[in-house]
Amino acid sequence: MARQRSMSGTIPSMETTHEELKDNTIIIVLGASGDLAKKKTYPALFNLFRQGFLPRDVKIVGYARTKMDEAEYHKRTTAYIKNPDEDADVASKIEEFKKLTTYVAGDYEDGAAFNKLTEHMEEIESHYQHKECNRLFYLALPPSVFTTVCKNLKEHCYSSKGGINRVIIEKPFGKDLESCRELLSSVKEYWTEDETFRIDHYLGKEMVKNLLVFRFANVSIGSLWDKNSISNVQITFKEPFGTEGRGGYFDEFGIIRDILQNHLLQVLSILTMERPVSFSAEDIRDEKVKVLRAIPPIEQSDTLLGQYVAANGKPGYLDDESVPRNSTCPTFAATTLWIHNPRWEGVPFILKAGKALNEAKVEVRIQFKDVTQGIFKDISRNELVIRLQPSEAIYLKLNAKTPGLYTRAVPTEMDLTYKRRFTDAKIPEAYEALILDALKGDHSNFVRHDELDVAWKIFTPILHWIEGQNGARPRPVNYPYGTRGPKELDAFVEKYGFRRNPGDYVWPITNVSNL
Ligand SMILES: NC(=O)C1=CN([C@@H]2O[C@H](COP(=O)(O)OP(=O)(O)OC[C@H]3O[C@@H](n4cnc5c(N)ncnc54)[C@H](OP(=O)(O)O)[C@@H]3O)[C@@H](O)[C@H]2O)C=CC1
Ligand SMILES: O=C1O[C@H](COP(=O)(O)O)[C@@H](O)[C@H](O)[C@H]1O
Repeated sequence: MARQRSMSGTIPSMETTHEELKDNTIIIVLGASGDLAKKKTYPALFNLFRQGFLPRDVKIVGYARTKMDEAEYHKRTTAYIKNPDEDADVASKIEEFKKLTTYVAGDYEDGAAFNKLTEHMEEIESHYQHKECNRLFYLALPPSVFTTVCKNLKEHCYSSKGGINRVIIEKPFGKDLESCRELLSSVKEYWTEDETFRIDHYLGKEMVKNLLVFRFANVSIGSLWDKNSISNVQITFKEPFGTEGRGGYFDEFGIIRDILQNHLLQVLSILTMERPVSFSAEDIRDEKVKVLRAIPPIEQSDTLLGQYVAANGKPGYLDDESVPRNSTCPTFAATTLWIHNPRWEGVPFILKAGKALNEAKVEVRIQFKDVTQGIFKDISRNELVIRLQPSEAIYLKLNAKTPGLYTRAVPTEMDLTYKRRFTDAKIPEAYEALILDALKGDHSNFVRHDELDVAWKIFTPILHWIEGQNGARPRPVNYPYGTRGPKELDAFVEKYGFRRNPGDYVWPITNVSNL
């Protein structure tokens, strides 16, 4: 890498035991014509390049079925780079970036096409200084071709001249426990666990990465982190748009597979795991697996399913032409998980996610228990909110004495809003952080095979019930596009002890005269 950063408050064991891909490296993006590549992979590669984090003489090769010339390829791969016109530096870096990237068109099934890709890579590598050339394959592809592509890459494109080969794959990793196991074992026939980097992009988000430091570098937080202090936890994902244009894909998966079983469960595992022995990838992932194994499969009675309907001039889920007319696919789900271990016994963890809701928000809301009755009546509960996006923040809602000649409490907060506290920090996109980790060989923020196994064990029974494998499919309740979700949601969270605090909390400024 061209640039190294020093850290204060260093976390010594965070460095990886794997080799970092420095020089003589090609990054190959398979599915280069697709949405993920265009919107996430290439912009992330560009930002890494711009900041000097890519290997010095890196080249990027796109591969997909679509036939396109270089101009079209470059247009697509740079279309989502932010602020190209406002910033001369960005514009000139885009031109440099284009020079690094080339494209090969080819099928995913056809060995001969992969040989063509290899010839292209060998031509690039012939200009490298060393014989040992590294290849990082990024599969921005639908799961239907994962296995074939992994096989073809191993058989036709694997660098066998002493360089390092790695493959990055994207969710979905199967549709249930059985299909996940099949997928993992077929990929394993060709790629070792060490070579495989399974992305859950939530693990690359700044606030998710911060959870380890926030929890384990603060004695004050650590001592509150259990069933003695915490009443309930909600992990919430809200998107203000529907499946627009993705209905066909979404209907096969539903919101639980799309968000809860991977992204929100990853957040839950880091939030609840015990302190790892070190920050090494295996120590962290061992602790995540351990806590997930203490969670039994979700009960039907701990589930609320919803589907959005047309409202406010916006179409309903079933109005999408790619969605079957009578689909019962949930676009909203709230599920409550229980962790049977001494730290968490009895604390409900509510994972909730929905499309076409009233706002964009991903947050963890930890609600603490009531203070002992006696001197206070109807006092707000403390809440610790970790907002993953938008506008990263951690705030702790506390009671304070109302300033002045009163002795009464007022709800207020201690507020760590990132953009106010770290005014010059650029928060990296999740994909930037993860691609860099894969180049470094650091598996900490990638999903290990046994994490997937336990994750699917928790969700598979409820998914099979939703899909009618044991009887009639449950019908999700309707909610209007642009609202907070099903009207049953408030009663659902209250059932698990969540108490909405009285409405006298005012943010960001409280006028005492109004109290
Ligand atoms: N650093 C910062 O940026 C800070 C910002 N704030 C802001 O202060 C405001 C209040 O904060 P906070 O209490 O955390 O957040 P909210 O008031 O938005 O939400 C609190 C809880 O109540 C639920 N809720 C929201 N609206 C309703 C409703 N109409 N009926 C029933 N339940 C509801 C929410 O659920 P659900 O999400 O599912 O709708 C959530 O669980 C927010 O706008 C917040 O962004 C506060 C402190 C710091
Ligand atoms: O994996 C997915 O995540 C996105 C949301 O990602 P975010 O980083 O914007 O929060 C979601 O829209 C998509 O449906 C899902 O497949």
